[in-house]
Amino acid sequence: MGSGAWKIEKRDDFRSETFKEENVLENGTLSIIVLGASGDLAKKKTFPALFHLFKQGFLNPNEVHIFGYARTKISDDELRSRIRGYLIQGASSKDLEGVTKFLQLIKYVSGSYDGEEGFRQLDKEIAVHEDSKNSADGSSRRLFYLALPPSVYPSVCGMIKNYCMNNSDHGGWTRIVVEKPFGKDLESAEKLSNQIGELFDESQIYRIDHYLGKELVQNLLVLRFANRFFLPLWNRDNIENVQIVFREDFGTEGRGGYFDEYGIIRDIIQNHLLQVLCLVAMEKPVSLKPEHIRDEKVKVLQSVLPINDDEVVLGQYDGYTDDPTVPDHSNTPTFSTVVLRIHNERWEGVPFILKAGKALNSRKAEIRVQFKDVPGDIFRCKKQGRNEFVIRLQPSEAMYMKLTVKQPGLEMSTVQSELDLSYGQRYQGVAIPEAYERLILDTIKGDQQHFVRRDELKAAWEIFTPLLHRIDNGELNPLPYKPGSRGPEAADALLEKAGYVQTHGYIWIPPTL
Ligand SMILES: NC(=O)C1=CN([C@@H]2O[C@H](COP(=O)(O)OP(=O)(O)OC[C@H]3O[C@@H](n4cnc5c(N)ncnc54)[C@H](OP(=O)(O)O)[C@@H]3O)[C@@H](O)[C@H]2O)C=CC1
Ligand SMILES: O=C1O[C@H](COP(=O)(O)O)[C@@H](O)[C@H](O)[C@H]1O
Repeated sequence: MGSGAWKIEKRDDFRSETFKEENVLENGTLSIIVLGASGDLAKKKTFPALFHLFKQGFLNPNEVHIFGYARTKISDDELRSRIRGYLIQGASSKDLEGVTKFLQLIKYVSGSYDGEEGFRQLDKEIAVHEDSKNSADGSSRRLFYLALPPSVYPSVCGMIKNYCMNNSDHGGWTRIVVEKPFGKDLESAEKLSNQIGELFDESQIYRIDHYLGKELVQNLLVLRFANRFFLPLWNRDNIENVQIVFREDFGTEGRGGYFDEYGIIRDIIQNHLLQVLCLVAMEKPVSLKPEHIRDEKVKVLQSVLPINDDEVVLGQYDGYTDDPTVPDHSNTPTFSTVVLRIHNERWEGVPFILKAGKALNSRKAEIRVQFKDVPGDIFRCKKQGRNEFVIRLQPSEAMYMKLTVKQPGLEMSTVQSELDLSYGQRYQGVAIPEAYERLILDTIKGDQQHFVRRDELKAAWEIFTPLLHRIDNGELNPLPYKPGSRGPEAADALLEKAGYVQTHGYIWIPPTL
């Protein structure tokens, strides 16, 4: 079969069997309310994701209405024109028609985050939409997306609970989506969870971590548990170390004020990279039910040992404090490498090296599993490097396996090569959905598999809180690094100390079409 004939299983069919939530009415009006509609996330991610869902027919214009809510006083049309630019990027003329139709579904309500007036008005607008669109037996589904700073989550959730819940006479549901960072440390996260937990059931709360919506992150369980050859290899007997890496080639760019309060560990490592670690390291779940998967993730997190300061490198790029919203003497790290150790039968002794940095020399996110040296190596191929299995999350999704082969030709010598599954080449013409697109669709379907459960969040903060407090107290300070570099040299030294052996003279070159 040629590669063009490859068959992609339709997502809908696959999911309906496995994940269908019981007793959920899926017909009737759907109101999606984006709170913080004037902000950065809303315009760059939330509205574009909603547009893509609309374009693909997942949001039925006869049922759906979208509401923007924020304090900024703007009209419906002003909000629409703010968003438009982000929807038309790369759009065809047919898409442009779609953009106009989509924008007409959006209405804007202005109000504060802690006063009832705005929320009463919002409820009224939603009810008007529901009354005009719903048939007698239709349900009322209300999805509140909090694209807001976490400081206002408690008051906003209180307002939703008091004034904007779906009308129970109509059936349906009310769900809320909250963004990361969920708190700043264990104590503040627990406080936030208690405040929201008093208002909503866990089944109504969707803690979004958009890395869980990335194609190759979603592929991890399939890869690990549907392939016989990984089963016996995926453990301390065969794997020497695992790296999970996030690199960005730009700095904080206008988000310095936000970033300085959080730093790279809270922004990327404690959530995105730790979630990836869970999927790499967890045991096989009983089934694909969200609770079974999340139970296993919690177990891995609870097995992580306290972080040793000798296994941490922090960095801050030169020029970071030039941003007027960043204090001159900030010691917030914009780079960090942290080694985590999992104390269980499968992973004892295997370092999980989490690395994240801004203003580095490239933009890339990947998982790199390095295998142990071959015992009794008759080819003396250590010089060729170790086997590695690399999962590139972005850009250009790919998986490749670095392995040693005979150098083609008359001589018996070895060379490092790779088995390569580059998605752009293998799945030509298949559009890979944006993470936010999938995750918002999951919230509408009531599938919590790819969202962070409360106990998962708690376990994640338990791992990082002591280290974060030491940094906040100035006990650990970042090393300077040049923008556009690999980060502080000490990070490479730590990698080596943790047992990673770099293969010299070999670079994987992604195939071009
Ligand atoms: N931007 C991004 O790329 C990402 C953001 N996130 C998370 O998403 C959430 C929103 O992020 P983002 O859109 O960047 O944030 P913004 O700073 O753009 O804030 C969103 C909106 O919230 C309101 N707002 C801002 N500050 C305050 C405040 N102190 N008190 C009350 N309201 C305020 C403003 O609306 P108005 O004044 O009109 O009411 C603003 O337009 C955050 O939790 C963030 O961590 C997560 C991943 C990526
Ligand atoms: O959550 C965040 O993620 C982005 C990176 O997301 P990606 O999908 O482009 O990898 C990061 O820039 C931002 O600082 C952080 O808050």
